[in-house]
Amino acid sequence: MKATLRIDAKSLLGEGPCWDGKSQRFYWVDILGKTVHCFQPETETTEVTEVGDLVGAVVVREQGGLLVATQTGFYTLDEATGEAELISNPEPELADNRFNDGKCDPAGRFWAGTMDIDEQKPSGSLYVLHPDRTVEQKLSDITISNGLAWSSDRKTMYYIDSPTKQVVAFDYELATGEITNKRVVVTIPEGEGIPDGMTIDQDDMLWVAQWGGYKVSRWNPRTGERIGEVAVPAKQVTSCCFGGEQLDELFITTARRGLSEEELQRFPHSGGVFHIKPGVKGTPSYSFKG
Ligand SMILES: O=C(O)[C@H](O)[C@@H](O)[C@H](O)[C@H](O)CO
Ligand SMILES: [Zn+2]
Repeated sequence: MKATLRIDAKSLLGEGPCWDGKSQRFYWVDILGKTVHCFQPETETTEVTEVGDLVGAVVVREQGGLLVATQTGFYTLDEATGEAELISNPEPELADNRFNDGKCDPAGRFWAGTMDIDEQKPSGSLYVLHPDRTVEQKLSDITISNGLAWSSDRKTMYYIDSPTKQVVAFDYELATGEITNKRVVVTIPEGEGIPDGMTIDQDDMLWVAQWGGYKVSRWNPRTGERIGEVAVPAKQVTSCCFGGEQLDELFITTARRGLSEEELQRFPHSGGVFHIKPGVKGTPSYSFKG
């Protein structure tokens, strides 16, 4: 299977894809470009909102508007005006950290993790922002906080700290957001880059983007086996999510960062959004209930 170019965005560090089923729009961020992007398939147009801060993730709020996680905390964002309002900054003392990937869980909480901007120290944490706007630190000693996904029975949460090259699972409690009983379910083989963002399909299989690996792979978290691959004509594959009216289209974000002149020439659409109809349906992106 091969993905094709959908949006020639040339993002420096495209990330945090999210499909809004209500408006049938596709959102993603360019972390280093400090922008939030909204693509409308109907009109083939993209609206860009300047955030003015390194922005790791964007999700839609149930009541309207957006929620972003940036270098300086959680903010609501008004797409029309670009106005951002601080909700909370859980790491005011960690100036070298920024928020990276984030996503809402099926209960409408927002999970997002931080990382050292230079990717050296395990100074990151995974946080959850509850709809009542309280923040909880869930994990610490994280190096590059990345992919998140929840199983269809809402009893398991999957998570990636990229340099570990592993996807781990936790028992997850829908009512409280409690996570316990960490175990490794997938290991990315040597020479295939590192796992970055991920999503989960209707069969509870994980789709994991491989940074430096030119692909997204489909994994069975119960056996640890790879059961499919989507080749992407870009080296730095950052994340993916399902979208489209039927949730049968996989959107894949990529980056231009860290590529040589020669690699950019060979893969000129690096930083674009790619897509494929992989023949399996996905799960919806959840919105924030606060
Ligand atoms: O895509 C992301 O999640 C990060 O923002 C990136 O910075 C990469 O993961 C990292 O650079 C890999 O080394
Ligand atoms: Zn990522």
